[in-house]
Amino acid sequence: MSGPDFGAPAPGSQPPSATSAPQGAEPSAGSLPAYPAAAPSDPRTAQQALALRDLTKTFGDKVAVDHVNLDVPAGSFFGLVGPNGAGKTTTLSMVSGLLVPTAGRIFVDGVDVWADPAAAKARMGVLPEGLRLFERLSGAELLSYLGRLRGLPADVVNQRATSLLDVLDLSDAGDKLVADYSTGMRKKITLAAALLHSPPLLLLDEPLEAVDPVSARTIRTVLTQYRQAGGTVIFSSHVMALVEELCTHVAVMAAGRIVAAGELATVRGSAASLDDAFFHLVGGQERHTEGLSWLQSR
Ligand SMILES: Nc1ncnc2c1ncn2[C@@H]1O[C@H](COP(=O)(O)OP(=O)(O)OP(=O)(O)O)[C@@H](O)[C@H]1O
Repeated sequence: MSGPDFGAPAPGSQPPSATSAPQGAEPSAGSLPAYPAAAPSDPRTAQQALALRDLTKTFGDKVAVDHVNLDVPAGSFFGLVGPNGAGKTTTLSMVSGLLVPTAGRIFVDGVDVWADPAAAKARMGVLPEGLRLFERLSGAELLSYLGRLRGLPADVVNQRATSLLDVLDLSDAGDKLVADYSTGMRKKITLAAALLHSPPLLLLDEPLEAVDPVSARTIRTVLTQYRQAGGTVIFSSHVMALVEELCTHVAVMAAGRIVAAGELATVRGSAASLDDAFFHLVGGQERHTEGLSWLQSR
């Protein structure tokens, strides 16, 4: 198996540093650390792969993302977690340029996403929720098209596409139409497209959902290698064990707000696991299941 060529280290890559992310959040529960109240750092420095400032999105009366401030250190593996409907996808969609913010600013590698979208998008690879692909292209054609669209020379695209298809176990499906791909295969070909131009930042919405365990292991290795080469990975997930395994940093969202963010160990605090910390931070409650007693009546 040949490894993907991630090219030169990402511009502005730095070792992870403490994440400051001031926010008027509710106090954290129990023995967990209080949410950091540091002053916002300069969003244009090279130390921040991503900086959000007062980022807000409303849909009618619904405030999906509520004045979010967040700094993602360059070189970090950053997990974005939160209950269903917390605002993770809405946040990532605004960062990737798919959704117009109602208010606030977003800086990728110091570039204002909505002031200079082309420059910002050149710095990102995106695996969005609700994948929309060119269904009538084969996987290989899709990568070739997207690589050329990114301005890469044809021979570089071909070489990288071949490596990525091989590593992600899609070589045999390279000539198959994307329309005929399974859910997991679609996720993998989109991840390949996100990696193709070796961007300094990867934004991945639930990257391992629907991916088989062998491919999931490969993707974890690829992402770890990418980060070791200087890249920054931001991904949303509901799988706390995965976040604990991979992430250097984590942000917990609830009801459109960041309720905790920072280095993984700091956010976990004295809780036994990130899962326990998450439960307390988002005000989780055990559900009473007596009403389902009919399930045992057979
Ligand atoms: N296009 C839309 N129109 C109206 N409301 C929306 C729209 N998109 C998202 N929302 C609402 O915004 C809130 C945040 O949704 P979002 O998809 O960002 O949450 P999430 O944290 O990604 O959830 P999940 O973990 O379930 O994927 C939800 O209440 C959702 O119903």
